[in-house]
Amino acid sequence: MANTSPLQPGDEIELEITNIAHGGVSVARHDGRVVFVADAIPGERVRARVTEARKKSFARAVTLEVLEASPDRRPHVWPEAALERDPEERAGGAEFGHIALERQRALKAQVLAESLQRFAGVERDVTVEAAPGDDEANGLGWRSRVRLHVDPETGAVGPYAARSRTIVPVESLPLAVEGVNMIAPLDEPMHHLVSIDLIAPSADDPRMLITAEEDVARAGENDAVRELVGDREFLVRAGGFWQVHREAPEVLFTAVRDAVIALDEAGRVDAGAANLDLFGGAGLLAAAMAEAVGPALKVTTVEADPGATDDAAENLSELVGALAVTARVDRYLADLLAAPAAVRDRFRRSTVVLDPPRSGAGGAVSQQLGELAPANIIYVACDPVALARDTATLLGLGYELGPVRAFDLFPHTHHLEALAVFTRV
Ligand SMILES: C[S@@+](CC[C@H](N)C(=O)[O-])C[C@H]1O[C@@H](n2cnc3c(N)ncnc32)[C@H](O)[C@@H]1O
Repeated sequence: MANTSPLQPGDEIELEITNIAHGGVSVARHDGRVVFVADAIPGERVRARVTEARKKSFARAVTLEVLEASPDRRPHVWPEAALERDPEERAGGAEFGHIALERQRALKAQVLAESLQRFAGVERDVTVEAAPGDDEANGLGWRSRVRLHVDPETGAVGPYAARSRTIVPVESLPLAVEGVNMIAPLDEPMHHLVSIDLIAPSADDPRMLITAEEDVARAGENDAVRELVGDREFLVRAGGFWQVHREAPEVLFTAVRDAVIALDEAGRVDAGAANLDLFGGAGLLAAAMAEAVGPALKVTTVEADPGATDDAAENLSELVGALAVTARVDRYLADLLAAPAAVRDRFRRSTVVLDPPRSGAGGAVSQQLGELAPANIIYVACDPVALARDTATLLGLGYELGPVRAFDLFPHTHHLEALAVFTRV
């Protein structure tokens, strides 16, 4: 299709940055068209290079020079991702690293509030809470899991660039915990590998999982590592899911526990009902539910990865009423909905925690949940737009949105974690 845009990739333009959008980019306008601009801050005036202009309605650009800086602009925390570099060679994964931490959190809060407003018609003021220790460390040293990629030609190891799959060699990983930095092979070429996962468990030695060109699996991915949450130990497969910020397991455990306690105090929790921890991983949030209501809790974790289910069974073995099931959540819920009414009725008093991957639970799962009609749904979300869309579905199915909390568990990136409590009216 012919490009009717007056803007072309490669054009350099001056832009007034007016707002923030989902995805870590700022918003400007040029000749009436929206431009999403990387590496800027709302309130700034920048010179930017157009990187994409195929669509009539919007274009994309990347900041080359700041003409009027925000008072919240800081030297980038990662030199290899800084503005001084060619945009093609800026490392990815720290797209807010040039912004003061407080302002990063304010921008994330704004994106969450605007998403809830736009997709679900809900007005909420949210504060994005810092994780313990992050302010003191300027938001550095938190990532306990990092994936690096290997350049097939040179063997160079590094993260992808911000806007491409080019591998950017780096001297350090400032967002990562010390254990990850200790073992990161940043200056050795690693021929014949595809990627390297660096893992620094809180109660075990750091380790490296390598994926070779011919491999499907990563060496060592099924080794168990130990993670501590408070004084509770969890076994987790090295290659399985675990919350990435060193404080995230404790922050989310506590937030879910407190949300369940508040629901319990309102008389809405039934420990003996068919409670669920959906997308349950190694059972972290089922354990939080049990901490709130006691070891008699009846709860089933549902998780697609069989290794994680095995870990959940082990981690929840002290709870006699806990069951870990390997299933896709949508199929599991479809089976429940097809069950006789007497079985389905057991869910009307239950509390469901769900913590889906970034794509969110999705309309189908939210719809199924609405039909199952549990008393309470505690939704842990790492994508504000997915949460807002699923909120709209749940509100339409007879739920009320209670407290919404948000946590800065990904400093120097645009990501945030949110927790929303829904109660059946
Ligand atoms: C964000 S993690 C949450 C894990 C756990 N709640 C925790 O905090 O450690 C999402 C989990 O959902 C699992 N998952 C992804 N898609 C799934 C699906 N369709 N059905 C069941 N589990 C799924 C992933 O394997 C992963 O363990």
